Amino acid sequence: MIKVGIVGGTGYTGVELLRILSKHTHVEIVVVTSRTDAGVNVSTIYPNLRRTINLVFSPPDIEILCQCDVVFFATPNGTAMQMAPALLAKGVKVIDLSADFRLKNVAVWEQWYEPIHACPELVASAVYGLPEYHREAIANAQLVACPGCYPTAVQLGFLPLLELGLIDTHGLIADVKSGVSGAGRKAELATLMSEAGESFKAYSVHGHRHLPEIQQGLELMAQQPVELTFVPHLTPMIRGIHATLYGRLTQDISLTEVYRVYQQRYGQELFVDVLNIGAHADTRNVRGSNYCQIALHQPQGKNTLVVLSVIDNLVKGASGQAVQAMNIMCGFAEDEGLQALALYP
Ligand SMILES: NC(=O)C1=CN([C@@H]2O[C@H](COP(=O)(O)OP(=O)(O)OC[C@H]3O[C@@H](n4cnc5c(N)ncnc54)[C@H](OP(=O)(O)O)[C@@H]3O)[C@@H](O)[C@H]2O)C=CC1
Ligand SMILES: CC(=O)N[C@@H](CCC(=O)OP(=O)(O)O)C(=O)O
Repeated sequence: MIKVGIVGGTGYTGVELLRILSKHTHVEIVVVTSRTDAGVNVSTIYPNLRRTINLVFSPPDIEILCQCDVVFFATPNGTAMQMAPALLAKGVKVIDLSADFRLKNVAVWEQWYEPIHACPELVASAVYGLPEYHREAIANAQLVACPGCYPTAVQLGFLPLLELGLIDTHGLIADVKSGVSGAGRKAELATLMSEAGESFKAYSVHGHRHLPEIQQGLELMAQQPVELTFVPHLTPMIRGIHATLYGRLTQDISLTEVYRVYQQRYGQELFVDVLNIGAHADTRNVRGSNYCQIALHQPQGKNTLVVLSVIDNLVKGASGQAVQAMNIMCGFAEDEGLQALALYP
């Protein structure tokens, strides 16, 4: 058994970590933090965890967290970078769900996030936690930066094409829709039911902070510069990311051949499921599960390929992927605690 701590246990990704880890056979959750709800029983705030988690939220305290083998940060951007150095110095493995360690270029991070990064010296050693691309590095990492929800769906969708140079890296398009839980649990005007319900909108069209993260990942896969247009949208659903990805094929190959490429690339992957040609990926089919489902289309047989990639933003897009990384780091079965199937309907 390993001892696990969660900083930010009252947020949506925090409670999702609690739900997943409560069924993990090698994990004992020893500390879960909240500043606002310190002293309150977890199941008082989250009755769905009654009879499963018997813990009280405590304030984030480095001394206590240092007693853990693994600490997850399910906190807003800018928090993990303040606390991670002390934990890492004590040999604790840190898995950060925020963006603090995702971007390799600190100047770019400071352009999109906060004016000054608190520990730029740690950025180079952080491993980007996308198991399907960085599995070996994750296994040896002490600090993992979990990918954002949009970046997970987009990178998994484009990966097989970019690795083999099958798609023109100029003019890639990622048209992506998210459920409102992607914005977290904090009260916000834009996520009120009367604002987000029965409506649908694009936002941050001029530039979203996931753009540099996605671009960094795609360029690594392609080994060349990538030109990407990324437009996020808010949909009136709670969970789910649906990415519609467009790119022009560089070779005259059939959809069947592209399908074989995806099958080959993801055939051994536990959590990437390539659907039959012509299928439509549906966020409903991954809701609550750690799966990414991918569907391939070539409308009217033209040169443009359309890839549909769906995940649950709170599972494969956040807490599930974080547990997947922990399993790899600790030598557990990669799907331990992650076997839950999607809820239907
Ligand atoms: N929601 C999603 O779909 C996804 C989220 N992420 C990322 O995961 C992280 C968490 O997101 P989410 O769960 O949605 O966020 P929430 O806003 O729902 O929760 C944030 C949590 O962090 C705690 N917290 C806030 N500030 C601090 C602080 N300074 N020190 C310690 N704890 C703090 C809060 O509790 P309290 O204030 O009581 O301490 C709360 O428990 C974010 O970085 C987000 O970008 C990544 C992928 C997907
Ligand atoms: C719907 C919605 O608001 N989504 C969030 C997704 C960001 C997120 O969670 O990502 P980080 O981990 O990079 O902060 C947003 O657009 O800000």
